[in-house]
Order: sequence, then structure tokens, then C-alpha cells
Amino acid sequence: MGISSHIRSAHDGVSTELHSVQVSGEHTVPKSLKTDQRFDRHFTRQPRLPNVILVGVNKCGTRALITYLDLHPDVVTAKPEVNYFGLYYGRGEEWYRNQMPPSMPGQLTMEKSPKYYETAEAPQRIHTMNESMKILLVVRDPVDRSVSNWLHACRNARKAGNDETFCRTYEGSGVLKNERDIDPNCEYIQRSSYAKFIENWTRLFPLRSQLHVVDGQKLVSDPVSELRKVETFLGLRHYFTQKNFVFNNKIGFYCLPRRCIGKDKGVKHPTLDPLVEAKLRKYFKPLNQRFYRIVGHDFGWR
Ligand SMILES: Nc1ncnc2c1ncn2[C@@H]1O[C@H](COP(=O)(O)OS(=O)(=O)O)[C@@H](OP(=O)(O)O)[C@H]1O
Repeated sequence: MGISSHIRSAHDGVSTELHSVQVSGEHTVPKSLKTDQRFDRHFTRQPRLPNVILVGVNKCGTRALITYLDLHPDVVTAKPEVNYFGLYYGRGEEWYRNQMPPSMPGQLTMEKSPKYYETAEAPQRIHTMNESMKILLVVRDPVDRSVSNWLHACRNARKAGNDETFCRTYEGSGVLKNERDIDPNCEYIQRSSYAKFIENWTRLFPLRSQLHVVDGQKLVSDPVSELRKVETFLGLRHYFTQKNFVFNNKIGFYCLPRRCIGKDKGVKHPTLDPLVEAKLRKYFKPLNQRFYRIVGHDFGWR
């Protein structure tokens, strides 16, 4: 008997002998079981170390991706960004495990911490913990990403009362104004230079079998097709269909039937000065080409 039928009988309250069942990793767990406490009698629901990590890149759709994947019955996800392999490595593996949500045997546990992508130590630390770890990365047009990063930082500064000075500082450092050259050291530009970090990951996690790159722009326009690729990569059954998503005309993004991804996600971007955009595109072009070559896919950023 497969695990699904055991779970079904447990769910009906029929079987009292399920604790002796050999649980296999090959199974499907109906969605309701994620929260149904009655199963704890038969299957050990407990926090487990992740087998999938979404390592970045921030402002590319990481929240949308993990929120969507959390809908999958065979995936559980950590809600806050854990940052264990960066900031909190000293806290040890048990601490890390305890940050994970409880899962049933065979479910995938996933966390996202977008700071990992640019953290030099993160790939080796992850590999040391689990050399079979599956790594997800989501990227979008680096110009859009840079603007998004600046906009959000500027909004947060305004909320904190720091107001115009901060926003002007970043305009001045070359993200939005054309009177200065693009400063490659500006953190927003750095983070959008995906090629600078990708080999730290591909060196340890081979593309296709252990590392999959999600197209953030397609995740916005056609989440189902991007998610189906992720399901295949993770060895999950195909669960996502158009029924999981509702297009919200007001914000211009897909939402889940009962909620959108987040109030601060999907902000309107300013129209870039054409000269600034041209400079940014010139700067990113060779880096993008290198990134395409390494990951074996042309994302078509202009
Ligand atoms: N469905 C849906 N709803 C809203 N937003 C969506 C969605 N899918 C992808 N996105 C894009 O996600 C961008 C924010 O990226 P992140 O979640 O990685 O940001 S963060 O690093 O967690 O702060 C966010 O960037 P901005 O548009 O610049 O705000 C969106 O473009």
C-alpha cells in the first residue's frame, strides 16, 4: 500500500496500525493533511532540515515563488527568511532545523533567504550540510531589478523618517540620474550582476540536476508554466493549473484566489531616463551574456 492510501485510511479514522507502516518518499499528501493534527498519531510530523533552498535573487520574485510553491501539497515552507548559511551559521544545525515548519515524511521542506546568493560562504556551507540539496534561483531583467531595489529602499527610508536624503543619495550614486556614470559598486547594481556570483553555485550544484533558474518575468506573466518546470526539477507531481491563480487587474499581477503576494510587492516603477537606461543596459550587457552562457539559457534582456 502506498503512503497516500495509508494517509487516506488514517484520515477516515479507519486504521489504527499505521505506525508500523514503512513510509516511502514517493507519495502525494492531500493539502488538508498539512494541518490535520490527527495524522500526528500515525506519521511523525516534525521540523526537518530543508531539501530545497531558494537562494535569491532578492527583488526578482522570491516571495511569489515560495508562496506559490507552498500551495503544493508535497511542499512545506519556512515563512521568515532564515539566513542560517549567512548571518546565523554559528547557531548550529539544530537551531536551523527548528526554524523549519513541521513536515510529514516525504514532503519537501523549503526555505528562501535571498541574501545567500551573494554570500561567498553560503554555497560551500549548504553543500557541506547536504550535497544533494536542490537550489532554486530566480532572476529578472537586471535593470528592472536595480530600480526595484532602489525604489523599495527609498520607500523604507521614507517610512523610517529618513526621507529625501537617502533617496537622493542613491539617485546620486548612479541608479536613476544621468549626470553621473553608473557606479558598479552601488549595491543595487552589484546584486543585479548575476554573473558575478553564479559560478560559486554551479561549481558545487550542477545545473539541471541540482540547480534550476526561474525566469522572474515569466513567473509574473505565466506562473503556471514556470511552476511546472520547477515541479519537474524537484521531482514533484504536477499540481499547478490556472485555477490556482486569479489575475488582479488593479495591481497587474496574479494573486492567489484569496490573497495577493504582499502589499509591498509589485510597485509601479518610474520611467527611466533613456540615457540612464542605455548606460545601465550597456553596463549589464556583457554580464548578462556571461550569465546566459553559464546557465545555458538566454533570458532575452535587452
Ligand atoms: N504575483 C506577484 N505579485 C506581486 N509581485 C510579484 C508577483 N510575481 C512576481 N512579483 C515580483 O516580485 C518582486 C519582488 O521580489 P521579491 O519577492 O524577491 O522581493 S524581496 O527580495 O523578497 O524583497 C516584485 O518587484 P517590484 O514589482 O519591483 O515590486 C514583483 O515584480
